[in-house]
Amino acid sequence: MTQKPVIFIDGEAGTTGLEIRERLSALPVTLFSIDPARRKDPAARKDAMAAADLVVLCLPDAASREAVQMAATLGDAAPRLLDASTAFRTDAAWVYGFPELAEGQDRAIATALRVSNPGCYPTGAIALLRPLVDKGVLDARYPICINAISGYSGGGRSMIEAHESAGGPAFELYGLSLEHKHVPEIHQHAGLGRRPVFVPSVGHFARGMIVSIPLHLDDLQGHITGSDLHNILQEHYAGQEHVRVMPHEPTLSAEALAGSDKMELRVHAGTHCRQALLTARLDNLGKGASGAALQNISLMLGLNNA
Ligand SMILES: NC(=O)C1=CN([C@@H]2O[C@H](COP(=O)(O)OP(=O)(O)OC[C@H]3O[C@@H](n4cnc5c(N)ncnc54)[C@H](OP(=O)(O)O)[C@@H]3O)[C@@H](O)[C@H]2O)C=CC1
Ligand SMILES: CC(=O)N[C@@H](CCC(=O)OP(=O)(O)O)C(=O)O
Repeated sequence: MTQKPVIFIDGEAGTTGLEIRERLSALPVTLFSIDPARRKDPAARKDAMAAADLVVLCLPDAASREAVQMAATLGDAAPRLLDASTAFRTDAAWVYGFPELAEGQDRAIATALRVSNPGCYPTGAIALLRPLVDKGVLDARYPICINAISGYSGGGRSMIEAHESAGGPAFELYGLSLEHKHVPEIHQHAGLGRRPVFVPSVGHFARGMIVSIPLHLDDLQGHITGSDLHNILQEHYAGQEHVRVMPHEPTLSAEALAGSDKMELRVHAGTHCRQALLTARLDNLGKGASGAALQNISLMLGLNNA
């Protein structure tokens, strides 16, 4: 009998860690946990890392950087790493954990030592933009503006507590310095040649997300229509289990995919105007975090081939 791979989730009690832990119960893996009282104890965490084949980091950025240094001190016994934080998503030494990004990305993830799990907002934005840039219809220098709304679970434990105890604002724009931590990640992995404007917002609902990107069709390459954009996305994501290209709908609720690991992409185009709106709908904690983590864990450990 072959042994099951061992996984340690550093930050297992947090929002993302708990979700990943729950989903792991369906996989043929052994979960290595440490006594909750010692969950921030460096010695206990290092022992857990040494016992694991794969460590999933579900920590704030600074703690994630420390954890990566800690794993490196194990030398040949260092485990493979999947990081859920923002810390390494634009680092060339890490493989970006978006299997549907481009041809061969799933194979790169499968063999990587270090994989960064994509951000929730970047998952939607990159999924919409990258195939259009790669196909040459969207010039990399196009002035992209991205609007997005997230459920409050996107802000982790502190935002969840704020919304669930005091009742947070119904709707709030934030990141208004225009320097949100996800901008470099979107810029790089969408293949853009110009920094996008990104305006996130949060609503008084637990989970769910819509990312939307308006386009002027006359400023794309060639006489492109909304259905051309739809067809490019459909062709790119054909056969993918987690990403679906859907027909236009007149209204979209951000919560419709709460609890799911799927993402829906749409192209909404005016009948009488040369304008389009690209939308991605997902669960910020599903395809935007733990659903993607599960895809990456399965690829890294070859669980799909078992
Ligand atoms: N929520 C979301 O939608 C998404 C979050 N992420 C990313 O996942 C990571 C975790 O976020 P999230 O789960 O939301 O955050 P939470 O605040 O819910 O959880 C973070 C966990 O890490 C623990 N922790 C903090 N510092 C240390 C340390 N030095 N050693 C061990 N454990 C520590 C915290 O413990 P304590 O609470 O006691 O401090 C907590 O249990 C972040 O980097 C975030 O960017 C990624 C995608 C989406
Ligand atoms: C509503 C809210 O606050 N959302 C978080 C994004 C969620 C998160 O932490 O993002 P990643 O881990 O995916 O990078 C934020 O804007 O910072």
